[in-house]
Amino acid sequence: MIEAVPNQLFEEIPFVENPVYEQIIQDIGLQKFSIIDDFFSSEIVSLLRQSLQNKHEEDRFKKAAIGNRVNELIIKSIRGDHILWIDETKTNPAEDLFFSQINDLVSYLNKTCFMGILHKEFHYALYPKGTFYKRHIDTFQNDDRRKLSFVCYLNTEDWKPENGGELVLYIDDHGIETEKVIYPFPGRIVIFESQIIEHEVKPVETERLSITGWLKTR
Ligand SMILES: O=C(O)CCC(=O)C(=O)O
Ligand SMILES: [Fe+2]
Repeated sequence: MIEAVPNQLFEEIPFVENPVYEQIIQDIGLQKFSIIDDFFSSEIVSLLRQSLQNKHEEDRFKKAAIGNRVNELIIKSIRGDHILWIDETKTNPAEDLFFSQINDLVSYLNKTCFMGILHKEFHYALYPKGTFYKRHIDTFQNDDRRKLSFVCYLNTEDWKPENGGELVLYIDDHGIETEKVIYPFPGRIVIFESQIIEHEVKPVETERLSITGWLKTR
């Protein structure tokens, strides 16, 4: 007797629509940026903050550079943050949680929008009191692989607007420039089109913690 082959064997795993990812896709389509609060839970934010602080105490951070080799004084007048690149092959448990959410988002974007994101790079960033990052764009000359910029804030729950360090996006609204001011509240993420959106980090009054990264093609 021939047994019936169960039908569901050949059925595809159903696509589950994710409302947060859909919001990101819609925002980027309409305005080239998206702000999502509580993208990361407070538990994950706290683990990532501890991870950042441990590595910073181990003195593993470097003063950020701009482009290639630029005079130290010029660098200081443009950006004052300290950074540490995250190696995805040598992650700790906090970073595993981070990357599992990032990879899930990336595969959703690739599936639903054919974004073609093949690479990503992320670094921790710490802005000491008094530092800033002057208005800039995230793509280097002759290198347009950065498609989406991604920032996730790791500050403590008591972060207040008076602590400074706002991210300001400069938005072109039919030839008129408007400023979108974004406070670095913990768990909040900001995603924007790397090649289009000029932005800056205003001077910080209280040490400001984050992870910044780029989703790249090729
Ligand atoms: O931390 C932020 O809000 C933005 C940082 C930034 O613009 C950069 O690292 O390129
Ligand atoms: Fe930037």
